[in-house]
Amino acid sequence: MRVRLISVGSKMPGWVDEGYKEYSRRLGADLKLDLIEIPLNRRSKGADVNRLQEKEAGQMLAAAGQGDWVVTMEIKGKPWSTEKLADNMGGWMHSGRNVSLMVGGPEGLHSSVMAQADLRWSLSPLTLPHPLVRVVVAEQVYRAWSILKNHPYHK
Ligand SMILES: C[S@@+](CC[C@H](N)C(=O)[O-])C[C@H]1O[C@@H](n2cnc3c(N)ncnc32)[C@H](O)[C@@H]1O
Repeated sequence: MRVRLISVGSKMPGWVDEGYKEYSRRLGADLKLDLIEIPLNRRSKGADVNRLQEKEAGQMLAAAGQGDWVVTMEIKGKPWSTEKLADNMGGWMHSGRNVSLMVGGPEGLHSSVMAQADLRWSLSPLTLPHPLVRVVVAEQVYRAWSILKNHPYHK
């Protein structure tokens, strides 16, 4: 199965890139986690932020695979345990469909992306910075995969 992590923002600090790579590279051949970065347009003074967000949202939706499960990362989404994530992941694998996980930029996800959500996943009630979200998601995807594989990483 392929999981696309479609995330607004690029040119991350080294610790973000390293953290993401650390977990994504541990996954086995049956689960490929691909990061797709959507460049954040500059929010200069007087910019029409809604229009910029709309443009980024269009790029996010275009990056999702046809027929993918669309999972939006939302503070007000459903708070899944890692076991619940593993359960969902097992279901997605059985369905034969790939997954697109959507992470918004500084203002959050545009309504056009939220409208496409099959599921909404909350990591916590805290507002996390979007660079950190991709690292936590990669670690949780790896942890959930290790549950499905009976790998000792998840204790
Ligand atoms: C800095 S946050 C955006 C904050 C924005 N004010 C909002 O309410 O969504 C950037 C993105 O990170 C993701 N994110 C941040 N905290 C999260 C959390 N606790 N659970 C899930 N996703 C989160 C969401 O996709 C969000 O659009």
